[in-house]
Amino acid sequence: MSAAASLSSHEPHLPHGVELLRHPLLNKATAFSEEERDQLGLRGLLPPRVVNLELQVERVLAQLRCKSNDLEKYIFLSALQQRNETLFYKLLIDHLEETMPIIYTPTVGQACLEYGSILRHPRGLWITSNDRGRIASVLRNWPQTNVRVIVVTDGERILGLGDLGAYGMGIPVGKLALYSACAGVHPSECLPITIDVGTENPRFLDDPFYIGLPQKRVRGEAYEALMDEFIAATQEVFPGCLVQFEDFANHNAFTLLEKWRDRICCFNDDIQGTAAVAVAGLIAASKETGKPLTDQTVLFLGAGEAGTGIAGLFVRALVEAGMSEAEARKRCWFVDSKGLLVAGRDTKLPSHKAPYAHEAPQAATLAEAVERIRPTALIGVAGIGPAFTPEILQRMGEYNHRPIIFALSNPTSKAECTPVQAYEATGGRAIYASGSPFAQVEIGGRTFRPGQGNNVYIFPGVGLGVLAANTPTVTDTMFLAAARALAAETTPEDLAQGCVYPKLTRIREVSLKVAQATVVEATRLGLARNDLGATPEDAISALMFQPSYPTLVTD
Ligand SMILES: O=C([O-])CC(=O)C(=O)O
Ligand SMILES: [Mg+2]
Repeated sequence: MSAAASLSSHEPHLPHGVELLRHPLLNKATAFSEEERDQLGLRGLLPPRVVNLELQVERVLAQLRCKSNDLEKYIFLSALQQRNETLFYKLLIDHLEETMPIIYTPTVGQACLEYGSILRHPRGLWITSNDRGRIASVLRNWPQTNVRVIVVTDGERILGLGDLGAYGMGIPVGKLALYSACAGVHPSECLPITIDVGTENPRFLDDPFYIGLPQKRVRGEAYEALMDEFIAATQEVFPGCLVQFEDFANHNAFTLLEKWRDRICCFNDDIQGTAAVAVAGLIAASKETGKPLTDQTVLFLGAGEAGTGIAGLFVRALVEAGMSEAEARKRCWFVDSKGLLVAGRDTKLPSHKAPYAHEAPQAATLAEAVERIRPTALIGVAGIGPAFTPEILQRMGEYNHRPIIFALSNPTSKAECTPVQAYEATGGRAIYASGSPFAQVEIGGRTFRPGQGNNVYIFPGVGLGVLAANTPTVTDTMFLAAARALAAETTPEDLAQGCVYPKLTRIREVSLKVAQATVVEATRLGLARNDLGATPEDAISALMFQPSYPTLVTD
């Protein structure tokens, strides 16, 4: 939707004067024309020179580059988002490779750690365990009435950084900025929410400056009742809105998804979004190695949301390729905190792990497990930092001509290995991807461009597709379709540089393809309540928000 369209439909009353300058969706700052300054009570409130959006982008970019560190850049961009969203999104879209690592991983991780001291102007809604019985009225305090997508966290597992309680808000805020920047969902339709039920983080509980509820987490029935009320309230206040669960700890993540996935339009990004991006990476890597997907064996480090989510979607892809489900599951192996997951190892396994406890001898360490399983792909999703040692990487290189090494934990400090480590240990043969961005690498006269295997390639596009088709639910088959669409966007040039993902600079185009695949799958399933016609791509593209200034007055 264009800014002009949103203006007429969402802003029946056009504010004047200072009120207009304080309205981030309408503010143009120095780009208000002479006529607008006259007719909208702005004369004298702005410096005289009238400039255009392009020049404003150059100016804020120069200011951004002057900041002494990334956290300062984050603070600067947050302030820009707060005062002029058109300029914020234009800057993001035109300079995504430079700005995404600031508003998203890795800097957003640092921002969350220090959220209490960097927060200048609160963004999003905090809903707490004290809000039982009044959640719908809290949602009604949000100034926009046209919300179509909510990203919600309870802050218990923020990236690989653990329990950050109310400071987790940086994640929904960042994810939703990417909905608008990468897939053109209108900013006014996006609502970031943090459910604050307390924190187990001792650093915060002892800190008088902590901004969240200073209490241990509410758990059990009280937590469930709060979340039930929350979900019901989202559908009451914003009927049919998409709810993206983000960075919940394992138990709640799986429970919430199972409870709601067939009842409302929702998905869990860490389980399903990460799964799709990783499976897309495996599909593209298979093309590059010449080894079909059905010949791949994956060893995961970490058996939580991301690991078992990826395995589940990988199994689905193998089954579609003709393999039996039991056989497909045996292509997935897990190392968790107790070593290799094998049958009989645990008295009681959570249901997400149980399908992958295969009959095999124990292995205590990742290194032993690599020797035993001899996987074609090693995927790190444990959030424990550097765990793919040079020895492990060398072994992968001995067993495979082109070993697949995905170090997907975020932020950068939690990556299982760096691209340099992967390439050096394998003589440049590794097919490497990471969750957080790494610069390109020169080794032995060759340039490698490591791919960013991050769910940003998936959730904005799937979200856009789901909103465009107005589906009542989101299915795993939509994520598999999204993964295939993403893999199809990786070009031979990308692969030649060692990159299994398309360039980030193409993200809007790629998100559109992902959205289209989502819509086609929704239509196939009879879940598309909007008919987007024979060429959904054009219809979806027409819905995408482009940051530009509407003319606010007639001359
Ligand atoms: O936020 C990211 O960069 C990817 C993600 O969902 C996570 O690590 O939890
Ligand atoms: Mg996440």
